[in-house]
Amino acid sequence: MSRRPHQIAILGTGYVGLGTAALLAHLGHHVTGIDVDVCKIEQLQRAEIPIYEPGLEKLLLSNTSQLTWTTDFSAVQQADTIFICVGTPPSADGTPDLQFLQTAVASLAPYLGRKQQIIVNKSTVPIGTGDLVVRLLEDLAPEFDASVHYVVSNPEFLREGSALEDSLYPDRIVLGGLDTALDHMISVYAPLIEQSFTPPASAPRPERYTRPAVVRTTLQSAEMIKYAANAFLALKVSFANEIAGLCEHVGADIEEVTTGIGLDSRIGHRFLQAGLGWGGSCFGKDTQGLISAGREHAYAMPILQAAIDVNARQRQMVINKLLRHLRTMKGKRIGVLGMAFKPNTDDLRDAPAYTLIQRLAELGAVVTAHDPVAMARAEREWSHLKYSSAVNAAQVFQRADAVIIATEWDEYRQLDWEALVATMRRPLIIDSRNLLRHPLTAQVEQVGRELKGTIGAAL
Ligand SMILES: NC(=O)C1=CN([C@@H]2O[C@H](COP(=O)(O)OP(=O)(O)OC[C@H]3O[C@@H](n4cnc5c(N)ncnc54)[C@H](O)[C@@H]3O)[C@@H](O)[C@H]2O)C=CC1
Ligand SMILES: O=C(O)[C@H]1O[C@H](OP(=O)(O)OP(=O)(O)OC[C@H]2O[C@@H](n3ccc(=O)[nH]c3=O)[C@H](O)[C@@H]2O)[C@H](O)[C@@H](O)[C@@H]1O
Repeated sequence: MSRRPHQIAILGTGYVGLGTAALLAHLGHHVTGIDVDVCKIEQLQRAEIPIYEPGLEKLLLSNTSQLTWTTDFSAVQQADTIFICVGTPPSADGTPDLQFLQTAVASLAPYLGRKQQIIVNKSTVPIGTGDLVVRLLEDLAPEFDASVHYVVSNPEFLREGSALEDSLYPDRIVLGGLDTALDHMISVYAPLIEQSFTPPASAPRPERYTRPAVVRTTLQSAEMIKYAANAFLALKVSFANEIAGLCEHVGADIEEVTTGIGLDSRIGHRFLQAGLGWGGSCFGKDTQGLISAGREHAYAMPILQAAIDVNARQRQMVINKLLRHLRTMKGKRIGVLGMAFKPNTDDLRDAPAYTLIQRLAELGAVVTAHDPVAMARAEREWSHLKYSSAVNAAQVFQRADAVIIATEWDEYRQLDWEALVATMRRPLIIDSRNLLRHPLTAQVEQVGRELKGTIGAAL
């Protein structure tokens, strides 16, 4: 496989753009990150990383000679591979909003030259968007030539919180488009496919890892693979949550049940963690996106709709449990532990904690919330919500009528739970992530299970 370093331009420096930049720079390519957000680019130029993602800063800083940050789209001229990594948020009706993607294409179009350049779509986009990008380039790029300019779909599968490991050691690399363009992409990813790069200290190679599978397919199938993968994972979590709800009625333990079913290699253990349900910028958006694609073709997708409904019910379930114990929320002091949509990220998009805080405030509760990394961001992005930020996790418990565990941050496992419960007005814990391992001298509600063990034992 060819070993030449490529000249890469990345449009959009969010979670995916930065993850891709870090990966490709580490593989030895020259990467220019381009964004319309001037503040973000200035931060990156000062070597400040605008998001919280474990290991990302170290990896980017260890490859600074390979990386340039700019708001100037003319940098596209030098690139042989141009990645589009802009956001595709849902519109009000659930269809993905392509305005950022269309603007990005319009901004790069004047700088396409006469040499071979591959335009790679990494954003999650509706099936058919690859063809739309070709049409946009035909209209907007003066030098567009279908024999040298190719559009490729290369969906991203990284998870926030483990972006580096997911990028450096992926299960598969999906490439959709014409053969010439896919051969080019394989030369971009050659060190990753062969696993011939030096593992960075910030994300060491997992003990058991085999090389990624390379899936060569059409634009449409690659676009569909991305949606179908996210939808299936969301479905798996909702399935575990639906079974968990029934476990509570019949006295079964969801963790033992998921262990039992996960041992069947056809099912597997991952993404069966019952709890508060999924949040984040993608599962909700992409399940809705598929449903709206179906709607365009008068094709119903009842399984996906059910997964969404079960997920919404999980958030309400927490409120119901609180009301069962406290009867009313009016004037009740409620602590919320965890605000980010999952641990190890500061991302608050579609975070279940948001729905909880909003609902609790509507019902008249006085809410105090804590998160190890997302609190400052929440003060900016959730300024319209009625709650106060805690100075530390312990403050959430003080004189509280109940504490909800909304995000299973590891540091919450290390708390001195018995001592903290003793500071509450009423010892009620709604452990909606099944984080606690042993009972406390408190009423503890988990999802689909009852705590077994010795009161006061270590977690
Ligand atoms: N966040 C995640 O974990 C994953 C996201 N995805 C998909 O990747 C895409 C990007 O997601 P995120 O990185 O989370 O988005 P993000 O919202 O964190 O970042 C998007 C970036 O694009 C920039 N941008 C907007 N318009 C632009 C333009 N015209 N030119 C250049 N930059 C522009 C924004 O300023 C922002 O910095 C979405 O389609 C998402 O569904 C896919 C896999 C994982
Ligand atoms: O397209 C995307 O953006 C990404 O969406 C998810 O990644 P992410 O949303 O970052 O995080 P996940 O680890 O998948 O968690 C999503 C949500 O599901 C919840 N979850 C996950 C797993 C589980 O067993 N139970 C559960 O409730 C998490 O708490 C979180 O709220 C997918 O896992 C990635 O492969 C994909 O690239």
